[in-house]
Amino acid sequence: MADSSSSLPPLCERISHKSYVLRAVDLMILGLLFSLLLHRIQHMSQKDNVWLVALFCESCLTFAWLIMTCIKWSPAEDKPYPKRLDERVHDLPLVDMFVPTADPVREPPIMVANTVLSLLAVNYPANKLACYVSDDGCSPLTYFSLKEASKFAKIWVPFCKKYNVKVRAPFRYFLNPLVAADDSEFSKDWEMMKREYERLSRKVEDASRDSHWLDADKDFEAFSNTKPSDHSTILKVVWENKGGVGEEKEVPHLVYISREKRPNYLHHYKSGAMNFLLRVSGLMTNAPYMLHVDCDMYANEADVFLGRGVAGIQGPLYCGSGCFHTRRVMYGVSPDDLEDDGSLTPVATREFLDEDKLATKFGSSKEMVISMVEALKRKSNPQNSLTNIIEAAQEVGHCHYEYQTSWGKTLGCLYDSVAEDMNTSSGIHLRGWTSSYISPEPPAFLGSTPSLGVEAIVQQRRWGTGAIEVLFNKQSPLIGIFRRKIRFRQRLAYLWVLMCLRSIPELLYCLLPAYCLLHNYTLYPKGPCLGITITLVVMHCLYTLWQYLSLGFSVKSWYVSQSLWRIIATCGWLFSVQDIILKLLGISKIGFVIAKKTISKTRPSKPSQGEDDESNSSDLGKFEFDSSCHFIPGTFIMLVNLAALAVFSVRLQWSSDCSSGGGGSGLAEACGCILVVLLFFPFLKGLFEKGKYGIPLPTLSKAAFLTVLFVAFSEEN
Ligand SMILES: O=c1ccn([C@@H]2O[C@H](COP(=O)(O)OP(=O)(O)O[C@H]3O[C@H](CO)[C@@H](O)[C@H](O)[C@H]3O)[C@@H](O)[C@H]2O)c(=O)[nH]1
Ligand SMILES: [Mn+2]
Repeated sequence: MADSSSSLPPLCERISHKSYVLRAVDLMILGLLFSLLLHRIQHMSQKDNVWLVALFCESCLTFAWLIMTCIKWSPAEDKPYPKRLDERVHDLPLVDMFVPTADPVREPPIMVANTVLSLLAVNYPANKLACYVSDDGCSPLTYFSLKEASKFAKIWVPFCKKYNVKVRAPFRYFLNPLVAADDSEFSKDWEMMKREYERLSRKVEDASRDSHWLDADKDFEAFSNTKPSDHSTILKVVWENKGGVGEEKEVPHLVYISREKRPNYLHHYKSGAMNFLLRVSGLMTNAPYMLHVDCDMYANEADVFLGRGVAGIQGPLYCGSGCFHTRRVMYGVSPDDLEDDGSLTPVATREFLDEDKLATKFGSSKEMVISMVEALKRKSNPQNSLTNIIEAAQEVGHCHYEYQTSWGKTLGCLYDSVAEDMNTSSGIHLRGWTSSYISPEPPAFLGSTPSLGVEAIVQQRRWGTGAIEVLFNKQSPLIGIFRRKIRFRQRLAYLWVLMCLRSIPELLYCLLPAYCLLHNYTLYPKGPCLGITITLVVMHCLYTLWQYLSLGFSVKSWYVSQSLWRIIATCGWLFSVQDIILKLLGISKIGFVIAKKTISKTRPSKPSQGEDDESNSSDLGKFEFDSSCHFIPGTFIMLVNLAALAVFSVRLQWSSDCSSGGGGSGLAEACGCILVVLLFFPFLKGLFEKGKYGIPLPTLSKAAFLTVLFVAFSEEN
């Protein structure tokens, strides 16, 4: 283990990126926003509801900008020094790796196999690793593909290590052509590996077309007569690393688990799966560190474990995937519970290791309690043989196992939010833990994002809903201002997730210019004060554009992303608000809608991080529609603005005095409408396109009906 000698240079250094220029720009925009608000308030008395609504929207935007300015005030980055690890680490710790999957159709088993293969092959001693796959889909096909993948791993892992392969997900690796002389040893091995990988993919594909023959195999008996929502726990040790020689010892443990599900039991979606993973791994290997990776991601960099992982072990704002945690943090330990040397304080020992409390907190399994005590005391002894512990592991997978325990409340991944990652993260930060964000080059993990269209919007809707749930449950970063250990600006950072509530002001703000044009009302300040609005828009555009360009993105991807965020706010987050209202009224429950994944056939383009992923694809700006409710608001906004512009141009022909100094609307409002049309441009294209890129007739007619109501209502006044 690492010794904590303070004379050694640090493993990780914080590099500050603060810039006075950027601070000044942020403050200037804030100042402009405040002066706009002031102008509105000063001129309010003579005006009407339109100005009140505009004041509301602009106050929301100002609040958002204020929070963002606070959060961005002193940006920093943690730079890891993996080489320094050699000086202090004499024995690398065990690491358990968790991969959850839930649906063999939406999450193709070959993709899960790739994720697992990339993890089995990381540069880390194989006997220190264990990979656990949780399958909420209870799919024999997923199990089959893991079995096949583990066979392939016996040649894949040695191949990767021999040639120091960088990207160890085979599907991704073989997207690059071979660059070596035809007769070299490497090219022969490469060809052989490629053939074997293709054979693996074919086998999995054949099995997904016809899985009847699986029924005849005794190993698949446990899957017969099961439904994903109704079956007992299935636990299979796919591969056990028993040391041995040669290839045998190169592949880490691989365990397949599918927890019990019964129709009347809540299973808590991914967080329930993560907690079962925690328990089973606790029983089997009990590693002090763990890595969470979604089934749609893969380890992109073989050295992800050394240094970077250890240095970032407390984890950044946990976003569900590509993140390291210590087991003790997941078991609810706070920094205050620890002495300087990392052992539990006497108070914490009484609190955590009290025999009576343990069973009520962690559940009735004796083996589980023993493993917990060992983990808390940092004395985890992995089982000599994984198969010895299967019965106990099955017990902790029962759906009533967590009944009246602390699982999901203060232990493990927290429940009561579909954004279990943010929820758990908030729980950890509230206890006072710090975390670090490490973004190495090349990125340690890469994953797939849904295509631009309903899948992306539904995902955003889930995140938005989950975020609001986090803010209003027991682990809310907003409660306990003086009691909790979380820092003030960290709280603000969580408050930022409230931003999905801005869907309402954004929707209103997209309709206001059109309403004013139709109504012949003024929306923006008149005379020189119009300068405030214009400067704001121009500055914001230039500022965000500069940010995009300096990160290496194109002007087009900047434009697409501006448009995308407006669409996400009005078409996705709007429904998050609806979800929450329906939940509060007890009308419907909130479920985890799994994103549909496709295995990429093209190499990721650079830069490939963060929110720009989607807009960076080759189909940049191509938007897919379907007849779900999600596209009604966007289509409605587009139609209303087009109608308003049409009315405006007719009015222009009637009177030459368009930008009248009087009370009416004019060029400024028309420009507002044009801006909205530009931001919702995919919808304009969707009006004329056919197939999946066209807006379906039912959506169009519903939106058109709303538009007629809106226009009639405006005209009447
Ligand atoms: O009942 C469930 C539902 C989902 N999953 C798994 O959860 C992961 C994430 O699901 P995905 O459909 O890919 O959602 P994303 O929106 O891409 O996931 C992001 O958002 C989630 C919270 O909404 C986090 O859990 C994820 O880690 C984070 O990457 C996948 O591996 C799923 O197999 C389960 O194991 N059980
Ligand atoms: Mn995902």
